[in-house]
Amino acid sequence: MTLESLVPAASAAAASGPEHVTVPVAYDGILLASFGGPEGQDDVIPFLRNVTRGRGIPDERLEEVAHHYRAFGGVSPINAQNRMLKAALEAELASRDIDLPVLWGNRNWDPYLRDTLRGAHEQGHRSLIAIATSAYSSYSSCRQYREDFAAALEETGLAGSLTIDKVRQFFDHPGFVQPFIDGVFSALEELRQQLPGLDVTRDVEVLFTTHSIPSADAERSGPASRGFGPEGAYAAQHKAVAEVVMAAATAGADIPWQLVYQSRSGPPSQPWLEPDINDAIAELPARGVKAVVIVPLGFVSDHMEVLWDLDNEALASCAEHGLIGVRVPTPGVDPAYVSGLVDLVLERVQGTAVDDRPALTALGPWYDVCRPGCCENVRLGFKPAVAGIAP
Ligand SMILES: CC1=C(CCC(=O)O)c2cc3nc(cc4[nH]c(cc5[nH]c(cc1n2)c(C)c5CCC(=O)O)c(CCC(=O)O)c4C)C(CCC(=O)O)=C3C
Ligand SMILES: [Fe+2]
Repeated sequence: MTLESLVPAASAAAASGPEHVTVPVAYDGILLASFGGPEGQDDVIPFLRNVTRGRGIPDERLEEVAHHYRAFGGVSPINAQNRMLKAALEAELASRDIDLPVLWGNRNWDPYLRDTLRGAHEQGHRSLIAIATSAYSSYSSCRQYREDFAAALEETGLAGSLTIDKVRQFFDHPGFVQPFIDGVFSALEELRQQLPGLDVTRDVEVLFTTHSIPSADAERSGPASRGFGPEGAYAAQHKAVAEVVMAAATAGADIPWQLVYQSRSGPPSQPWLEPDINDAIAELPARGVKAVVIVPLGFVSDHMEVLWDLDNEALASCAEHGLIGVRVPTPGVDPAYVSGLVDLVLERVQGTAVDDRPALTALGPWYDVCRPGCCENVRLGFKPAVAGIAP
């Protein structure tokens, strides 16, 4: 496929544009945008200062949250994951004859978004389509990326000469969901082999886990015309995807499951989404549960939250309560996920009609252009953002 035949369009996020962009757009590069993480002990505190910028948290407090990174030699797994994802995307694009380079930039660590954008513009890029490594709607997983794109364009003086659009939140895209279906299926097989006579409808509980967020952020996740209830689009999207995974992976067996949360931070006085995964695990033995399948539904790859908060803490909670625990893999560079991300770019390059876009839940396909008020943060206040309609 060649991209030359396509008309160069103005930014798909044109101020009054529709929520789905169904005209072809001649993007000239893919921006793989991620969180970033430290790569050695000396990086840890500067990285945490970046993450918590503007919130006035003293270094002594940061050292307290640094211990996960310290235990891994100061190295987050996230950058290695993104290097692998970039290479996998490049291979997938090449195999489909799609001539779009993948440029990687992070919000909180090198390579920083601003440097990636500066380099992209110097190389002649003018119109990028971003893939953020984050599947759901919330301030941290959607709007903060869009704000940081706007800030990086402003900082580099490139606002107006480089546009950044963003693929839709992909929580219910088959490429993202399939690895979880495969993972739950395999985990149940593994438990059946490990525990002969296991009755999965009685002895097993599936815990879908995601990053907790402040309840105030959850309530304001998704578009301003919300209607998703007090936990917002964030929880609604996770629950809808969990239902799809259960239906597909269990062949109709009625296995109990719930959505739980992990990695809470912030002051105890501030309400965050609950229950915490460890509290949920502690309740299970009283109900006769023997084994737990932990599904990291909120994570696209093996972040520190997966390696520490799940593989270390949550599996230890299982052991403490006499439960067998199995953790399902994250999508990582699963071929279904990688090819799904390329499909998400192509639907924008081709201007695919909404009805032809794959979505496994009734909530999708999600918006290409964020609605006014989408995923606002009431604590941090209004900041300009790309790829959305201003209020
Ligand atoms: C929803 C969500 C995602 C998923 C979406 C996405 O992927 O973007 C995510 C990802 C990540 N969060 C990460 C790390 C951190 N998050 C922090 C703080 C926070 N995260 C929050 C939410 C989320 N975070 C929130 C509401 C806060 C409190 C700040 C506030 O009050 O607004 C802090 C500060 C220390 C602390 O507070 O614990 C750190 C170090 C890493 C890197 C991990 C690695 O190195 O592998 C990744 C991928
Ligand atoms: Fe976080």
